Amino acid sequence: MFGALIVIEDVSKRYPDGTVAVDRLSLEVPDRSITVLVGPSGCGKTTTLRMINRMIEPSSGRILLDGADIQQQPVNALRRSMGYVIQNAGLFQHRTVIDNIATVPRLLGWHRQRARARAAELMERVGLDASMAKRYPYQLSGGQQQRVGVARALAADPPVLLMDEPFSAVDPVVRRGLQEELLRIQEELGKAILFVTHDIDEAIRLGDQVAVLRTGGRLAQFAPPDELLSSPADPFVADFLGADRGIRGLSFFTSAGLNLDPAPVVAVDATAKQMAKRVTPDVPYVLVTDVDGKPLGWAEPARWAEGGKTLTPYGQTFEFGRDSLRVALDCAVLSPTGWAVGVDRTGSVVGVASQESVATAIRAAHAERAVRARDAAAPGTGARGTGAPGTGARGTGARGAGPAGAARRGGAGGEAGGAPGSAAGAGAEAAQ
Ligand SMILES: Nc1ncnc2c1ncn2[C@@H]1O[C@H](COP(=O)(O)OP(=O)(O)OP(=O)(O)O)[C@@H](O)[C@H]1O
Repeated sequence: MFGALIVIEDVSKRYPDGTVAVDRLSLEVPDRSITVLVGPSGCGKTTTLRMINRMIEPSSGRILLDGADIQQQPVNALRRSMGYVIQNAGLFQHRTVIDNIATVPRLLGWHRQRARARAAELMERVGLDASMAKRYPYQLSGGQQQRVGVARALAADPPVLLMDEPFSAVDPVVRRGLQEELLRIQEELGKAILFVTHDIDEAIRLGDQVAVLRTGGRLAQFAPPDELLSSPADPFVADFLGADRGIRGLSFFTSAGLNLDPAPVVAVDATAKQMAKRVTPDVPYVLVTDVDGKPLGWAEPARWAEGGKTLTPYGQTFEFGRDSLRVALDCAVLSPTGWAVGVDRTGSVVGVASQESVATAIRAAHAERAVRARDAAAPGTGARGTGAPGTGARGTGARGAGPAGAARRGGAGGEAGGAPGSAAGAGAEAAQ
């Protein structure tokens, strides 16, 4: 974990009418990571965010930016060191996209040409086509406006990005795309991002660490998302996380721990006899691949031998070692045979995993995490420094394998779901 760029120290906010919006909040926002503030409506998320760029002043406590009290810093300079993205983007309606994005560089005195060049570069970075540069905000979709909002916030390359429900006003599919884009941008730019949302799924997908606030602006729990899911601090947090947190927590375990069985996998040019050798009384199916090892579908060797060369579609596959155990479990549950098909990066079959073997891998992953947590809690082992329980999982690429991996699958549903189906269909035809 990187050092804290923003430190919130015992901060409270009481509004003039007596409302306590934030109550003795202490939090650290590390550099190069996404910290999410999540909680029910009115729990003080926006107030907290706005105290960081001094749009709201705390009643007590202090906030440090890179070790210096923000109260001692000129407010304009402070705000320019922090990109700020809000719901509905808050774009200047009378300015074109390119001029919206160039706003802060222009305020900083950049020459118009340089500011526009920077804006064009950012349009590309956030996935906006260059042809949109001259459009006005009303000529963009909600999702495109949010992308402009993110590009505008990044224009002067601030070390900090404050994001207040930036994706709340768009539909779930567009929202998913924007989340993916943010993770990608963060991987490239490595900002300290403080992200406010009331959506726990968004918090878990995006956060390196998540602060759950309860009404009255009190911190209920501050932990990496996998730790939150596996060990909620109290019934309020557990309730806020929702009923299926166990399943969602599997997104943080890589499928690399699965014991894949290569035995029931045969090439399409195998003889019926060779096929028959691969089946067991428990598993009467084999997975037939093309000569390059790409899956075609499931076959029953007994029927195959009788000339009934039909293939059952194999459905979804998971990328072994990259996708999470949650994706592998989903593949096994949805598979007509109950076996999940594991493939490598090129889509060639590595092996298959039964529902039971996924369950075994889940048990092993939980046990391993318990050991890591115990080691981390034991003083003097040195494990604490590695942040073992939560960051360990992240460090092993669990984001790639986990929430992002799952998102990749969800987001590219047409691709992931469609291609295998059609390949299986084509295979079934070819094998007739
Ligand atoms: N200017 C104000 N004067 C008085 N009370 C305020 C003011 N602004 C916010 N509040 C109150 O402070 C509390 C926290 O508000 P805040 O907007 O920070 O919550 P939030 O968690 O961001 O909510 P939401 O998810 O609904 O946006 C709420 O009870 C709100 O009504």
